[in-house]
Amino acid sequence: MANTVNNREVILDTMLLITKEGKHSHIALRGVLDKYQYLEKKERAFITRVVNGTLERMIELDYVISLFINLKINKLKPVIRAILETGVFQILYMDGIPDSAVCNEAVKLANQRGFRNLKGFVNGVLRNVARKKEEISYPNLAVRYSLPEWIVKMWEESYTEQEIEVMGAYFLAEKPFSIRFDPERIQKEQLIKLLKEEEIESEEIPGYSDALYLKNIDYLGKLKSFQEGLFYVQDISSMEVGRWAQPQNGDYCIDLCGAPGGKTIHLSQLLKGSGMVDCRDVSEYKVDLIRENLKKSHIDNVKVKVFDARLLDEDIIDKGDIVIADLPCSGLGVLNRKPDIKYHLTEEGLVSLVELQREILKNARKYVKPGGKLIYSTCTVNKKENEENTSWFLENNSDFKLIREKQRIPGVDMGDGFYLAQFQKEKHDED
Ligand SMILES: C[S@@+](CC[C@H](N)C(=O)[O-])C[C@H]1O[C@@H](n2cnc3c(N)ncnc32)[C@H](O)[C@@H]1O
Repeated sequence: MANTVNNREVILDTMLLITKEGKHSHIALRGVLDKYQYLEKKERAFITRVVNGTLERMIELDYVISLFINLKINKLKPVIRAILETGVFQILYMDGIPDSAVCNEAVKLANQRGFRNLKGFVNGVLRNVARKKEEISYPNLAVRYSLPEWIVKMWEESYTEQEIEVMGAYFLAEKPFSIRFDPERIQKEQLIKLLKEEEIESEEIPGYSDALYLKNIDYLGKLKSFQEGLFYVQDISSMEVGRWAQPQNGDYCIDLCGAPGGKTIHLSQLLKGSGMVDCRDVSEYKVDLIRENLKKSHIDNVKVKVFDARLLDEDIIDKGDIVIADLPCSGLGVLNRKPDIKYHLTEEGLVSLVELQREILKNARKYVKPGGKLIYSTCTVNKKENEENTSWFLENNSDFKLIREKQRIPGVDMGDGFYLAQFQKEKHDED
């Protein structure tokens, strides 16, 4: 198909979808890449890089823009603001594009979108940024790493400035892309060979014999190996849940918040077709996602259903050998994958998440059979949702003991920021 698409228009529309209409960035971007599958790999990579980069660095970009304008950034028209943000991102972080080209394209775009009268303004701001970029300095960690100030303040209560810098830098750096496969279904060497035939380079991950890093991924959906479910995209940190759980042959595992199915699939594969994973999530839509992934992965020792984990299910009390509570959380460990999370979160939102987590944990504990395991996990870095929930749990459940807990710090530990706590329910004397 002839390329009649202007990449910068696609970028602008995607940005507006996210910033104005509130669409999640990864969903908006996936939709756009699905729609423009026929574009050259290079163009798709450009669109992805500018959208993700602009979102990741938006606080910094807005700060830079505000140095060169005489009004508050939020007084700018959304289209003009997005044109400036994406333009400043390219000027500061994409060396391959001449600054003059960035300015010219931005001016053209403003004109095309009906802002003829603002062409000079856009041109002036971008040319000034280009001219003075070496002189820009950042007033604090929040601006330097594009983190909302309240998040930095919250982390300052638990982490050193150096640790926050390491996390901030991790979220802005390019991350390796990890996948996990089932060695019972495909050998590692065989998968590496298949991927190579699909022009995907892979790299082994020390300590993870059933996982690989993939490089030069463009559009995962078109890989035959992916369509056939020969691997599942999973971050290293998330793989730890299955590794901690270590299900034994015949175990009954309960995954209370299971969509889209990553941990359930891992557990099911570790069970080697024996036992059962009872996987739930709160809506039909979410449960369909689980079903789709199970089908693709050729998994059949999983039972799936819609169930609100805030409610008590009398039928599974004391039944679970392993109960997984991989709960909804603030997601502060995955800001690299979902850069818009940080702009939607609020301090009040965090408080209600802790309440939700405790509500679910109150039921989760009841499903663990005496001697069984409960694994609580989140993909966040927030003591209130993590370590403090664990302390609260232990204070209120003397029949459980903490076997281990770990806060995985992004940039220090491998993979995303993630928290795990493993509890064991004590056995009754007669057991
Ligand atoms: C961190 S994600 C789970 C990821 C999943 N364990 C995996 O590995 O693919 C949290 C999930 O909790 C679900 N959830 C939120 N509130 C819930 C509730 N009240 N009951 C059950 N699931 C809920 C969300 O729909 C979301 O899919």
